[in-house]
Amino acid sequence: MAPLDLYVAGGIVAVTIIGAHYFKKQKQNSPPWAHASIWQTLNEFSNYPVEFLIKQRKEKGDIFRVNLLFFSITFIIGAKWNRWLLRETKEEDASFYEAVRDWHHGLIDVAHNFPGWHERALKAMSIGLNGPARLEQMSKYFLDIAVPTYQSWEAETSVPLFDFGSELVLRAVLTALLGPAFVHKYGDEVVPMVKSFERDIGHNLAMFLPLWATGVGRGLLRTRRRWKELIEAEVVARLEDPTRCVEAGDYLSYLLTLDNAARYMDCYGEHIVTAITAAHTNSDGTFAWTLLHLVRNPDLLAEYENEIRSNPPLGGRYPIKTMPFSEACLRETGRLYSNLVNLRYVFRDMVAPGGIIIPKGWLAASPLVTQRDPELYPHPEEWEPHRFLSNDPATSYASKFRSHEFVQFGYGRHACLGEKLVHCLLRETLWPTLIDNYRLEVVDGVIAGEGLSNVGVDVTFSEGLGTPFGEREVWIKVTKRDVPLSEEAARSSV
Ligand code: HEM
Repeated sequence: MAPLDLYVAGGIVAVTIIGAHYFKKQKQNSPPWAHASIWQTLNEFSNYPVEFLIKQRKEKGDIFRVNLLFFSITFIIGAKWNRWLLRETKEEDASFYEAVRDWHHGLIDVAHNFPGWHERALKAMSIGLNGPARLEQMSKYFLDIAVPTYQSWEAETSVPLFDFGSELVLRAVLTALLGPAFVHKYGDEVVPMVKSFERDIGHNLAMFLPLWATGVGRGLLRTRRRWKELIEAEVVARLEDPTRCVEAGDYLSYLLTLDNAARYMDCYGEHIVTAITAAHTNSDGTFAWTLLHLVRNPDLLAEYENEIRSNPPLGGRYPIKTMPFSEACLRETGRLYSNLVNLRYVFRDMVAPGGIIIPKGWLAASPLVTQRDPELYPHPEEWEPHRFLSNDPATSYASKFRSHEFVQFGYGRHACLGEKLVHCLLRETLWPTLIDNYRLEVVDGVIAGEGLSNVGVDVTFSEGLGTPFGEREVWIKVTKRDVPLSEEAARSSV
C-alpha cells in the first residue's frame, strides 16, 4: 500500500470510530445492537461471521444490528425473515439493485441508471440462460473445457483444488456468457483480471475510500476500462455480422439478437462483468467443497460413484434427472457454505412485521445462519447429503424450500437466474466427468479434525465474494482410471 493510502485510511478510521460511537443510539422499536464491543465485533464478524451471528441470535433474537465501524447492518435470521425479505419486501423499500450498485462502488453506474436496462437484462437472462437448447449448447462448452483441463491436472503431481477449481469454473462460465472464440482469444488476459476484480471489490480500501485514492481502487478502475474496451469491441464485431449471433449459443450473442441492441452499448460491459461474478463466485466454492467432502468420506464417494456407474453419459452429458444423489450433494454444500448474506439497501426507515423499525441503510438476511439451526437440521455441522433425499413431507428439499428454511438459490423477485445452469455445469458435466474418469486423492493441506464434518480445513470468509474457500489450499492428486466407472458394466459383459 502506498504511504498516502495509509494516511488517508488512518484519518478515515479515526473519524469513523468517533462518529460511529457518537451516533450509535438506540431508536425506539428499532432492533437491538449486537452484544459485543466494536473491536470484538470487527474481529469476530470478519473472521468467524457465522459463529458470531449464531451467538448474537441466541442473545438478541432474530433481529439485531451489527456495528461494523464504517457502517452497520441490520440482520434478520430465520425462515420467517427469509420469507419477508425475499418475497414480501418491495424493491423500492429494500433494494437489491441499490445494494449491488453500492457494493460495486460506482463501477456499474451506467447500466444501473440506463432507462429500461434492468427489465431488459432480467428478461434476457431468464431466457438466454435457461432455454433447453441453450443449456444443451452450454453443456457442450463445459465439456470442451473440462476434458483438457482434467488431462492437464493429471499431468501434474498434484493440483490446488480451490484455485484450479475456481479457474476451471471461471473459464466455463466465461465461455457460456461470451462464447469459446472470445475465451480462446482473451482467456489468459481476462481470467486473472476477473479473479482480482472479485477479490478487490470487497477490499476495505475500495469500500471506504474513493477508488482513485488507493492502489486497489485504481486497479478496479483499470479493470473496468479494459473490460469495457474488450466487450464493446466484441459487441461491435458481432453487430456488424449478425449471423454470428444467431448461430452462436453463448449468452452475449443471444443478448445482441434482441431489438435495438446497439442502443444499450454502454451497458454490456458492466452487465457481463456482474453476470460473470454472479455465475462464478458461488459455483467455484460449491465445486471444490463438494469434491473435498466426497473424497474425505469414502462411503459417500462410493455412493456417487455408483450413481455414475448406473447413469452413463449421453454425448458427454450425464442424465441428472436420474441422479438424485448429486443433487443432494449440491444442496448440502449450499446449506453449509453459501449465502452468508442476502443484502438489501433500505432507502428510509421501514416498518417490519411486529412493528419493528428497520433503519435506513444495510439490511441482510443470513440464510447460512438459518441453515445451521439444529432445530431445522439435526447435526447441522455434518455434511450429510442424505438429509436432502428424504421423501418425508416435513423434511424433504421441496418442503424446506417452500417454508424458506433453505433458499440456496434465493426466492421470489431476485431468485437466481442461473440455477439451471449450475445443475448443467456441476452435476451434468464437471463433477461426473472428473469422478467417472479419474481417482482423486488428497495429498496435502488437510488436518484431521479440522473443518466441518472433518473435511480437514476450516472455511474462511475473509476474502472474496460468494461461497468461501478453505482457509488454506488443499492439494489433490488426479489419476486416470483404466476404465471409466460408467463403462465398467459394458466392458465386463464383453
Ligand atoms: C452454486 C451456484 C450459485 C448459487 C448458490 C447462487 C445463489 C444465488 C442467490 C442466493 C441469489 C439471490 C440473491 C439475493 O436475493 O440477494 C442469486 C441471484 C442471482 N444469480 Fe445466482 N447463484 C449461483 C450461480 C449462478 C449462476 C451460474 C448464474 C449465471 C449467470 C447466476 C446468476 C444470478 C443472477 C443474475 C442473480 C440476480 C437476479 C436478479 O437480478 O434479480 N447465479 N444467486
